[in-house]
Amino acid sequence: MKAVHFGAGNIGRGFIGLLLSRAGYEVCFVDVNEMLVSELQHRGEYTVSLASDGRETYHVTGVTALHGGDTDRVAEAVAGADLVTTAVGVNILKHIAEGIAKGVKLRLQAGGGPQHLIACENAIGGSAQLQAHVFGYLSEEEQRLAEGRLAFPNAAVDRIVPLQHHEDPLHVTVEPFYEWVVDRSQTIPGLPEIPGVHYADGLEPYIERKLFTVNTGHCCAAYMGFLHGKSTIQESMADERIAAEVRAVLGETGRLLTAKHGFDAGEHQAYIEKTMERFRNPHLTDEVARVGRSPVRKLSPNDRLVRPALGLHDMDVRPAALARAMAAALKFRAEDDPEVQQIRAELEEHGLSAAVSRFTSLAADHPVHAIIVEQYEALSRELA
Ligand SMILES: NC(=O)c1ccc[n+]([C@@H]2O[C@H](COP(=O)([O-])OP(=O)(O)OC[C@H]3O[C@@H](n4cnc5c(N)ncnc54)[C@H](O)[C@@H]3O)[C@@H](O)[C@H]2O)c1
Ligand SMILES: O=P(O)(O)OC[C@@H](O)[C@@H](O)[C@H](O)[C@H](O)CO
Repeated sequence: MKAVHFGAGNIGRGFIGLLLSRAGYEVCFVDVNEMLVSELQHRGEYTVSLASDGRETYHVTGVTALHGGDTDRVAEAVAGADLVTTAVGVNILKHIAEGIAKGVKLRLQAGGGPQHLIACENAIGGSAQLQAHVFGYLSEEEQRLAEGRLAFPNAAVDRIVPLQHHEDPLHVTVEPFYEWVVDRSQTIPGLPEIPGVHYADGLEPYIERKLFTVNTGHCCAAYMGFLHGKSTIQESMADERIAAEVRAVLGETGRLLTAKHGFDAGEHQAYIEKTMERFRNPHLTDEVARVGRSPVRKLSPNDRLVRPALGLHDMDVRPAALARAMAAALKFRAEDDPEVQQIRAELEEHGLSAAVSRFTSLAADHPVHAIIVEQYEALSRELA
């Protein structure tokens, strides 16, 4: 069995590549980082260790890599793969779609068997987005041929993998916890079950629970942590004021998730507690800059802050803690993050109300817009 995985970064090596390799796939990574590609090509293996007392280590062997710019070889690899996965960042999917489409065309022409393509990104409908980008490069005839032969099941992936600072550039330290859920109803016959993956009929409860708990809480810890001078999530969570902010947003999203998906309140509370413990993992050093990265994406209407806030608003619940986290996102600063610079420029040139509208897509007369502005002003007073 062959798999091509786009993105040999932290989650690519530390989670997806590890599980696929253990499931018996020959994994070929595709990346644009020349050093990673060349190390993977020359060594064909790497190690993953768990951030826990035991520090268990896994050796991942039999892997290789291609540079994303080597489009012919990437297309050939995609054409020969039973499974194509991605962990590049949801906004990068459009850039890898053409290469994937080239491979898909070759496979369709050759009458190849069923192929699954799974985006393992933090986004709702990640694989559907990948499909839309890939289909943009296929003719109507090719799209018809693809029916029943290509599937893009949506997925939710959860494992905290911080930025790595090892001497060995391929080594990756990951938290012990992991969850990978694939929408079984969107698969076609021919996908061997991957040990460690949970298959569910309908992904929405899983992706919303993950994104609106782990990722909402995480970015709240990062943005509030930044405003209080913290540089890691572990330092942020050790500050009771910040832990209380995280608990408040997770109380709000929990209210939405239990009402919308019928989760048992006690079980959901246990999920929240476990998530907060994961953030505190003393064996990890997870930088606020990584967790808060790309605030424009995180403030977008279908992501971890605005979407649950609008869900609560529809239930006549005021999303004050979520609006406060959004206000903190607008105040987040990180030198080398272009999305931070975009927010700063919008605030300077057009002011707060315009920035809120632009990044959240909420009109100035939307009630949630007013709560964000109110929370921004409250935060400014508190921090003065
Ligand atoms: N790190 C985590 O804790 C975690 C957990 C769950 C999900 N995710 C999601 O996984 C995705 C990747 O996150 P990450 O933390 O591994 O990031 P990362 O930056 O460590 O890895 C991304 C990799 O993609 C590569 N890349 C960028 N453009 C590319 C292109 N055009 N073609 C091929 N490769 C390209 C980069 O060089 C990098 O190696 C994101 O969507 C993230 O939200 C991350
Ligand atoms: O990857 P992002 O930028 O969407 O979010 C940052 C972190 O919250 C995220 O990477 C988590 O560590 C991960 O989603 C845990 O499963």
